[in-house]
Amino acid sequence: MTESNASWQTFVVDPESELRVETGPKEAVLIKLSLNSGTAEIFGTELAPDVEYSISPNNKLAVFSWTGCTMLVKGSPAVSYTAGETPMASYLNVHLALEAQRRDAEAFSTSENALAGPRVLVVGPSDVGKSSLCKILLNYSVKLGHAQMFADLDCTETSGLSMPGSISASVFSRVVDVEEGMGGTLVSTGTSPIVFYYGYGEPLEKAKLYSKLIGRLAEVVDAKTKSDSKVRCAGVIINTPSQFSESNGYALLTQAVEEFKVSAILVVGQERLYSDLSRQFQSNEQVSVLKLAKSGGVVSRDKAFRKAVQSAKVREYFYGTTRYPLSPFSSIVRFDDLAVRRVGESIVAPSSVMPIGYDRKAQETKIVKVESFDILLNSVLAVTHADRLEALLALSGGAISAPALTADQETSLILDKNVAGFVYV
Ligand SMILES: Nc1ncnc2c1ncn2[C@@H]1O[C@H](COP(=O)(O)OP(=O)(O)OP(=O)(O)O)[C@@H](O)[C@H]1O
Repeated sequence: MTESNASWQTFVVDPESELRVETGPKEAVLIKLSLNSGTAEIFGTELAPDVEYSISPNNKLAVFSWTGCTMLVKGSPAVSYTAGETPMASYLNVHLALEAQRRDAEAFSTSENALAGPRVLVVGPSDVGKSSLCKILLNYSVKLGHAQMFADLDCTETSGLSMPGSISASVFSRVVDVEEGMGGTLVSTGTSPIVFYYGYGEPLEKAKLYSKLIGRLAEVVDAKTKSDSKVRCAGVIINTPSQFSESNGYALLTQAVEEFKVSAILVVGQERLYSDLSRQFQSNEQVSVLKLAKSGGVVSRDKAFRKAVQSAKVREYFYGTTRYPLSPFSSIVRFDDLAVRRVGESIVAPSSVMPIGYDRKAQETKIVKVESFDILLNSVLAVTHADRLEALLALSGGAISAPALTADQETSLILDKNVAGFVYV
């Protein structure tokens, strides 16, 4: 990408207003933003004055100012305009309420009945600004000095912590970098997420497997909050996929509320969901349900756009970003030296031709052996922390008595472990 020779364009942003910028998929020149005067933030990350921020292609963002500012834009973004109507005041109110709970938790952190910080779950339909709200709440918390746990249950996520198709959690002690985003490299984020690999684009595609993995992630998050009082007091912010707001996704939503011990559900941009959830949780005093408006700036992203962003995200995992490039290397390994497994059915056939009593749902969490190398070409594989030898030793009490793990033992071992990273074949 080349630097633009164009001169800087000036935008005056009034107090409590924002400058919305969208970059297209094939920007030939780099779009840059710079704060000329006043104060401004991008999804809660404050901008430093006179620093040039590069905006990647396929990006949609808002530069919000509480007190007013002058912004400079270089290049020709697909869309750029200022808007005065934003829900930021209500988002700030939510942050202040959460902060009061964090302070209470800190005040009683050493007592016998130590309080936990707020555990907030953000739900809503597609493209209402759930991820952006999570980022704002996360950044505001970190700015006040908290070590903020963030869990991302959105496996479709294109701006999440790890590879699309995974669910993850991480403790943030730095604000999200404007250029790198949530999933920036370890250098920019200073945090390494714990990742469970689901491998499908939608939670309902293999709901049983997805449900198992969110249960495991909740256990890990719980263990971390128990072992670190700073993390416990800050609480947890949880982003969810849009499918949670559909009627067939309610079971997963309810499971997440229970397993993550959620204390507040923030419903963004859908009255009906708010009313359904208020009714469902009205007898549960531990959970409060709040509704928040969708920002007029949130942009709908079509399938093609999401696909392009997902591909860019996979590429970014291996090659890094412009500021922190990575140098991936390739190695040749014998297929026989690897244990490659996939989740789900080994044969894809209609239920009508399967034996009587065959339970397709039960197969959703079954790990099957990949016998042929050919189907792996051009695919991304997750490298699991599951250690078969260690598991065999543990099962047999120190001396290996069986030649290998059974399929069921291997399945529970793999689903129990997070992933170490990813490789591209
Ligand atoms: N105020 C705003 N102005 C301009 N763009 C915005 C604004 N708020 C969010 N966006 C952009 O709109 C897009 C959708 O927002 P976001 O990802 O937060 O929605 P979502 O509800 O999490 O979507 P999904 O359901 O697909 O996960 C993103 O590209 C985001 O950067």
